[in-house]
Amino acid sequence: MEPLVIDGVALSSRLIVGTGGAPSLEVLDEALRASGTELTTVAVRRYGSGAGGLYALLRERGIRLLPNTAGCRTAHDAVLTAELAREAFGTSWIKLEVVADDTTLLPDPVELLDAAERLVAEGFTVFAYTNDDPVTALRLEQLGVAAVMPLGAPIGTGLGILNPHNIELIVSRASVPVVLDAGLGTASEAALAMELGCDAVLLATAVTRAHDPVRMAAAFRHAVEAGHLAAHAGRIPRRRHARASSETEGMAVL
Ligand SMILES: CC(=O)[C@@H](O)[C@H](O)COP(=O)(O)O
Repeated sequence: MEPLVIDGVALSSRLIVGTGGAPSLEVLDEALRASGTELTTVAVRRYGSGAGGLYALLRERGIRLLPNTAGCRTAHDAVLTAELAREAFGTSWIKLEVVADDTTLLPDPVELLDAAERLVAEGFTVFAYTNDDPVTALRLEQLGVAAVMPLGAPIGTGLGILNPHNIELIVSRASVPVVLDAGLGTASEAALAMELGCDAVLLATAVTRAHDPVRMAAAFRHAVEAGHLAAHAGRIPRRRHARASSETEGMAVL
């Protein structure tokens, strides 16, 4: 696979893995290795100061950290969290997540756009988690985010990609990388995301809460690679009627 380049950084894996929900640090370590990921999100507000082991592990494995503003409900909170993360981790990369409520965990587009504008102005490289709405995705891009990250389904639901048409529409108009983020349940859905034209996939729950996180992480790694290959291999058009796979012209008549 050709690398995914964001903000001048080349990532050879197109799978971004979140760390939330893993049963132990040991399992998480194995799963991250099986996934082949080079970029991992960490929810700054949820981990707080008890995350020393996790940060050490990521450093040891050479996995880049993408701090996440998970848990923020307002642009004000998200900007503050991003500023703290930049201070603490020495990175201006931020996954911007501003959700409307705890029941749906759906992005609040008003607060999200406000936060994105402020963070871009402050020099952050913003990875914006958003609804699967092509209009919001375009607005985020116009504000200068580095990547738009439409959801497949609400966080943690495992429902897969609820609106493939919208994802395709977002991809077709985007000139920044599109990362399918959240809601996936199993590997084939990651392959579909890539086949729809996404540049990468971000997930947490499907791996960290799987019966066998390590095996599932490996499955997602292969699925993302397969989907990316397929997306660039030129799919055959869908046909209404059957067509023999071998041509009949010149065939001997018996
Ligand atoms: C890891 C992370 O950043 C999550 O907030 C993300 O949205 C993942 O969602 P799933 O847990 O549904 O994969």
